[in-house]
Amino acid sequence: MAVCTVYTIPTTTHLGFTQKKQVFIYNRSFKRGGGGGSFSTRPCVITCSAGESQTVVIGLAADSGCGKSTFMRRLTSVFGGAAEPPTGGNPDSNTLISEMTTVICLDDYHSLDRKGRKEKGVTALDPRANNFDLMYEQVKALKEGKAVEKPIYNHVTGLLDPPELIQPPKILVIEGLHPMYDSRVRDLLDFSIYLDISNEVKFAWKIQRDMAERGHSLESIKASIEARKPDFDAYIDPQKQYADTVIEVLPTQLIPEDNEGKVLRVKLIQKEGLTYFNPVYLFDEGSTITWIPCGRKLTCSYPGIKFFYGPDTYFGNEVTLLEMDGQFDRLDELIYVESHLSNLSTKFYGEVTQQMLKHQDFPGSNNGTGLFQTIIGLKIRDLYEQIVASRSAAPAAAGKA
Ligand SMILES: Nc1ncnc2c1ncn2[C@@H]1O[C@H](COP(=O)(O)OP(=O)(O)OP(=O)(O)O)[C@@H](O)[C@H]1O
Ligand SMILES: O=C(CO)[C@H](O)[C@H](O)COP(=O)(O)O
Repeated sequence: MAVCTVYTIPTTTHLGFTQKKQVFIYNRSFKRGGGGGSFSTRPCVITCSAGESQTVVIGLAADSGCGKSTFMRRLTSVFGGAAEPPTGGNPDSNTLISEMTTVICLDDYHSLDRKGRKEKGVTALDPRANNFDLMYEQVKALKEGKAVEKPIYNHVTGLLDPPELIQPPKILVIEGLHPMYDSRVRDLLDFSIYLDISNEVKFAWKIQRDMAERGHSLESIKASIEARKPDFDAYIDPQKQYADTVIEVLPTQLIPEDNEGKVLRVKLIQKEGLTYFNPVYLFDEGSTITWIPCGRKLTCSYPGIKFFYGPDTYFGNEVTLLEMDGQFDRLDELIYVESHLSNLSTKFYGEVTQQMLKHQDFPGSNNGTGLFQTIIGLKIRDLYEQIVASRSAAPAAAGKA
C-alpha cells in the first residue's frame, strides 16, 4: 500500500488580494483500489505513486476561443490514441487523458467562481481570480512524478467542483490563460507555445462560434471582447515574450483591405538556441526566402499562397520565422510543400500531410494554423523523445565514470 503525505498550501496574499480557501478538496489517503478520507478546505499535493521518470511539461497559452482545444486534439493525435476525460469522474471535467499525454486546463485554478468574480468585479484573466500557489505546487508535484488532487472549475455551473485525482503522465500539457504568467510555473515548462490571434481574427472566430453556433448577438460578442481586452493586454498577451514558439494569426496581406478574416496569414515564430528544439526551415537553412508554391504541383485559387522564411528577432531573442499567407485548395497536395520543409521531426516522409488529412475537418486545416499546429505537435514528440533519451543516457554515463 502506498503511504501518502498530504501537504496543505497556506492561504496567501497575491497582488493585494487574499487567495481564499475557495475549493473543497477531498484529501484522500490514496490507496490503489482503495478509498477513504475526508473533505478539507485546503488544496493539497499527495506524495505517493512516484513515477519511474519525470514528466515532461508543455505550456500552451492563449485567450479563450483562440484554438487551444483544436491544437490539443492535433497534438494528442500525433501520439496516437484518443484523449478522454478521466473515466468515471466529473462529467464536466476539463481534463483530457491519453496514453502519453494528460492535458489540464488552467481554468481549474480559478480561485474565484463566476459569482465571486462578479462580486469582486474581476475577470477570469485577472491573476487575483487565480490560485498560482496551488498551480505551481501541483505542476511541480506532477513533474516530480507525484499524483495530485486538482480542483475543477465547472464551466457549466460556474462553480468550483470537488477535485479529481491526476496521476503523473509522460507528457503534461497545461493549457489556458496563464501557463507562463507566474515565474515559478514558467520555470517548470520544458517547452512553451503562445497562440497569438490578432483582434480582427479573434472577432471573426468568435462570431463564427458564438453567433452561428451559440446564438449570441453581434453586440454581446463585441461587448465581451471589449470587456476582456484591458486584462488580456495586461496579463495574457505579455506571456508571448517567454514562449519558445508563437503561432501568430493575422488577416491576409494577399487581399487588399480584407476584413472578412477568412483568409489568414500565419507566422510560426521559433526561438533559436534551445537544447531540444531545432527550428523548421524552408529550402536552405539560414537563408531568407519568399516562395509562391502555386502552379503545376499545387492548386491555388484566388488569392493564392505565399510562404516566407528567414531570421528575425522577437522580444530581443533570435528567432526563425516561417510564414504562410493564403489557403490550400487540395490538402493531398500539401506533400509538395512538406517536401520543401526541413527539420520537421517526422518519422516518415509525408507524416505532416498524413496528419493534416486525418483531421481535415478541424478548424484551420486548410491554412497555416493547422499546418503549424501539426508541425509543433511533431516537434513536441521529438522533444519528449530527446529528453527521455538524455535522461536514460545520463545514469549510464555516470556509471562509466
Ligand atoms: N484555426 C482556426 N481557423 C478558424 N477557426 C478557428 C480556428 N481555431 C479555432 N477556430 C474557431 O474558434 C473556436 C474555438 O476553438 P477552440 O475550441 O479550439 O478554442 P479554445 O481556445 O479551446 O476555446 P475555449 O477556451 O473557449 O474553450 C472554434 O469553434 C472555431 O470556430
Ligand atoms: O477565459 C476563460 C478561459 O476559458 C473563461 O472565460 C473563464 O474560465 C471563465 O469561464 P466561464 O465564462 O465559463 O465562467
